[in-house]
Amino acid sequence: MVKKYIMALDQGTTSSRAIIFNYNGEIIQMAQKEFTQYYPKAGWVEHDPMEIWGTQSGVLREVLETAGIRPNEIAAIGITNQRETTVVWDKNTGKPIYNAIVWQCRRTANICDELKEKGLEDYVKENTGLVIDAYFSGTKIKWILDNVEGAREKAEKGDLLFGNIDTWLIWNLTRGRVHVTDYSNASRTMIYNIKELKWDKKLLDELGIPASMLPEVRPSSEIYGVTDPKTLGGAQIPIAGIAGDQQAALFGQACFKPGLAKNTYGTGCFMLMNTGEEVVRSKNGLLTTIAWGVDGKVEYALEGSIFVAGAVIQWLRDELHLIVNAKDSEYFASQEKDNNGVYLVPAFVGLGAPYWDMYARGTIVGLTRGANRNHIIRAALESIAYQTRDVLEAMQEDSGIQLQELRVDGGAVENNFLMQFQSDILGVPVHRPKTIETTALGAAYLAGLAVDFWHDKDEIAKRWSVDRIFKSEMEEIEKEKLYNGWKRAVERSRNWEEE
Ligand SMILES: Nc1ncnc2c1ncn2[C@@H]1O[C@H](COP(=O)(O)OP(=O)(O)O)[C@@H](O)[C@H]1O
Ligand SMILES: O=P(O)(O)OC[C@H](O)CO
Repeated sequence: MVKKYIMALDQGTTSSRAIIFNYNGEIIQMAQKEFTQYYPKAGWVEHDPMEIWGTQSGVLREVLETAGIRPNEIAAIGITNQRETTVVWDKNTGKPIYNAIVWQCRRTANICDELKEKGLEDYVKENTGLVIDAYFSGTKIKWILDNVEGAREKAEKGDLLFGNIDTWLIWNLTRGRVHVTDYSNASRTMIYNIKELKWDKKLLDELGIPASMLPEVRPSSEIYGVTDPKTLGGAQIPIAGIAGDQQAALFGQACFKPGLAKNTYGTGCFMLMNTGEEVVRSKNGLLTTIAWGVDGKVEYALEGSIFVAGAVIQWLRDELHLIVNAKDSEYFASQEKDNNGVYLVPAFVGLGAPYWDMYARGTIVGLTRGANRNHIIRAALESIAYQTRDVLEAMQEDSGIQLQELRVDGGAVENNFLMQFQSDILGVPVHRPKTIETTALGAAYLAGLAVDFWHDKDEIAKRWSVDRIFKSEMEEIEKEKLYNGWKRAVERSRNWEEE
């Protein structure tokens, strides 16, 4: 049987997707399913790991069926995932002992404050590349061990396993035979030493996390195991690629050379710049992260993580009912000639880069009697672009590189208003590629490289092609006036929540 396809499983914050790609990197078929978001308390966010596995395995089967493709025509599966989200399960039963604590969840802010009080900020930055924040997995694991009855004893006996979503999916796909992750995901846990490439003993001790819970950390492109025959009607497909979704998008955008950057507009917004084998330390609130381990070497990236981007559009739709579909936001925003002085800071779960304020909360400022629904919708879209500028400025400063182009992807880049405003407010051309499912494509490439479906990165880079370039059209004075208003609005949102 000729193996003609690669499948990517893209487990995102709001949906599970399975996509089949051909050799040209074109999408043959895609299946997608949304799943439940749980908000048990203000600032808390959870997912049900069984629902994640159920939707992911469901779309895996569905995409094969709709495409009329047999499992043994798939050369390999690549996994990409929402990062940091933490699952702890009992290795004897395979059942999670608590819901997945999602990357956006703020419940461990106080644990982070304690770590800061102990003076660990420099240590964490130096060794993990991260800032101390509730965003990352380490404090989420501690919370589960401290708060679920009997968890710590079980963990100490070696009965519990931890994994981010990649690890959880692979554990289930292999029916408990394989407990692994890759460098890119490990670098988001705040317990992984990105220079020495091993779990950090001091931080594990500090958080009381037994090493026996942790997955083995492997390169991003190699065969980790095969799917259990019972999952896919007897087929045993190699699982051959893993990367956190933002690093996968960097790979899918063919940002293989130092200085190339992409920005992904999904639930949040994540700008990553390849820094090659060099570990660049940020002085401006960015993270240092592992991009991938491929071809026997580990490469790094600078990252600006924005917690709420497309999610602010979902909020307009689901909570304020100002729009029916995310797409409508483009139409309504374009009805107005400007924002009429209205700014919306979507700090619903605090602010990430470059502010790192766990206690910031959302705010709308500049309202007058003339402010209408369209202005609020427009302000929501504009907030995505302003947050990106905050991050781009930090990135240019840290890397000493002035970006010549910004490659974009993710669900919200379909919005032409947003893309044009983005280019205007950055003063940098925005390049939207033909395939905006770059995250899944990156995972497919990583898996394909491991099984020789594609042979090297040059072969991949040749496939990247642009759909549309948005060029900056705004006058300098206007741009700076608007951005200055944004900075003032951000100040109003900061340090709001009181513990
Ligand atoms: N046309 C659009 N304009 C603005 N936002 C959009 C548009 N289409 C989708 N979005 C937003 O993009 C996000 C979905 O993008 P996606 O890449 O699927 O996200 P994720 O991988 O985080 O689940 C949602 O938050 C949605 O509100
Ligand atoms: O699911 P996404 O695409 O919003 O990505 C989430 C990020 O990986 C969080 O760090």
